[in-house]
Amino acid sequence: MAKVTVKREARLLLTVNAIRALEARFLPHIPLMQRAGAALANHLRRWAEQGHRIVLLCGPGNNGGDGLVAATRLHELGFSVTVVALEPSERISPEARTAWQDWRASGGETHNAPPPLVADRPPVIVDALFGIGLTRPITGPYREWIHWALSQTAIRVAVDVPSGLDADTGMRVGDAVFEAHETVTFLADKPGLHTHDGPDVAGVVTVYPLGLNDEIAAQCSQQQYALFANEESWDETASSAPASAGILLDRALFSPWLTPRKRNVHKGCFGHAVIIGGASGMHGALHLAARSALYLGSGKVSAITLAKEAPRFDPTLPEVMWPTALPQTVSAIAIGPGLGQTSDAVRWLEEALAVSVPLVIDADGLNLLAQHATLQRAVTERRAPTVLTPHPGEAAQLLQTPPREVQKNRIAAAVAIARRYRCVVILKGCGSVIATPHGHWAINPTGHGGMASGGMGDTLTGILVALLAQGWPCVAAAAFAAYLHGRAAEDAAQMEVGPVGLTASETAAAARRLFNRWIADGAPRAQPVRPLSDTPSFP
Ligand SMILES: NC(=O)C1=CN([C@@H]2O[C@H](COP(=O)(O)OP(=O)(O)OC[C@H]3O[C@@H](n4cnc5c(N)ncnc54)[C@H](OP(=O)(O)O)[C@@H]3O)[C@@H](O)[C@H]2O)[C@@H](O)CC1
Ligand SMILES: [K+]
Repeated sequence: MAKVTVKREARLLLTVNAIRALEARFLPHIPLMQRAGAALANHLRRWAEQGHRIVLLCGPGNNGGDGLVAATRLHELGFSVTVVALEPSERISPEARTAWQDWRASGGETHNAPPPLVADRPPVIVDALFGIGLTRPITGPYREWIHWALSQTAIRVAVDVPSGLDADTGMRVGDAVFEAHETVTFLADKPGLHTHDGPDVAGVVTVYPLGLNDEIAAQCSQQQYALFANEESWDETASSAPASAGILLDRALFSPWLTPRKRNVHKGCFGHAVIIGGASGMHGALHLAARSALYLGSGKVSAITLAKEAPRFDPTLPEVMWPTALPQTVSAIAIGPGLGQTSDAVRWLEEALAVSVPLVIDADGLNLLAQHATLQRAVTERRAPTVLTPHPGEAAQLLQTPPREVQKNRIAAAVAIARRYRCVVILKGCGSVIATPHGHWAINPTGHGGMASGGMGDTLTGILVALLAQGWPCVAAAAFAAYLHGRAAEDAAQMEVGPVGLTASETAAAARRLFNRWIADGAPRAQPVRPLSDTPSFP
């Protein structure tokens, strides 16, 4: 069976509803549990071969069934396997019943509580308690087993979804959550493994499509198409709910736009990005955004500062122009970094909204938008694309809901903002969600905790407005900006710049480096021409 290893390669994210729809189509003709258990056994085998004891915690549903199928296979191969499970109820599925029968027939032993573990090597504790069928906080013995697993020195592997994690939202459900080093997931990847608490709980994710590779690949390309292709048609009535499938961002998605520059070009070919913000005491935010826009290749960058006392020239950024009014030749505008919430700020936002070029609204620009109905009307009536880049607190204001409601379902919140304001949204935070008014969405897997520092959002805004100024389509620009921003932070950390203490300025420099490297990597190379002196002489 073909194996797809993700963090970066497998890109389809299916919600529980979408997985259930697949299940209904393929069961009982395709023995999904047998395939899942076989894939899991194969995955665990390398540890068994190295002498690690395999302990499987098996739950009452089909997630437990997957664990039992794997246990049976490993046991039959002669490996030492410990199964911890309660007696199955009458209501178990036919597939799980077969898995139980096979496990018993193989002569395997079942414990009703985790046994003491004494071994030279750390055991592998496998969580096959609950998967996509989790409906409530875990209590009773299963809760105790999870706490026991967390207290052991062990390699922790979750099956399909770590128990206690919501597969759709990445929310912890209750206080018993199996924090895994890795998660082996079936059919397709799940959004909850990549946003909110998901990345911390799931660890490294490996996807086994269980032989349905073509089906999954077809759905994946449909989702990619839907995400990037509907920009032209936002006037049409949007669907009311988030799509049941999305994609996990990956560099390969952006290769159409990562092309080298021609040589016969001038600065006018790469747009003019204008950034508005930098009120008194918040000049740094504007500065960071302007610098990032320069680094990402905007032909010209202008910064409009709201601070009356600010000089009209910044010696640390001599390439940036500091006009007092919007220039005639603007290609894209970003408003918000250090903008403040004064009447002056409102006036600038009104002005920016009225210009028919791509517009990024960030930070205080979002706070103002949330407060003023006239601005909200103006944003929904814009003909040119708009990108909103809220963090969860700003998203909550835009939706007039508490921040925890946003975090409870980040995909739904991002789509709700996109629909309400008829714009593209980057909902920031762990696993940023990119959403469109049509309900299409993607999750960005890049980045790390070192990015939780002042100025990172301003850098993202600068990257994004530079891409828009250079003519990137809006959704692609938003998705790529988020992806590149996170990868830049990862790249910096690999060079021992962070993760802790990584600054927004360093992230901008790393983004420039990566952007150019990726363009160079994708560029076709001419064959070197043999020098004339080597040319054989004719007789
Ligand atoms: N879909 C596919 O194509 C494939 C699916 N496969 C596998 O099946 C898994 C889904 O199986 P599933 O539907 O049986 O759900 P699962 O997660 O085992 O739990 C449900 C059980 O737990 C119960 N329950 C729930 N919460 C509880 C709690 N807090 N505390 C206590 N009980 C709780 C709930 O009962 P109830 O809510 O009725 O009380 C029910 O009995 C999926 O993740 C994957 O591993 C693979 O085999 C191959 C392909
Ligand atoms: K699990």
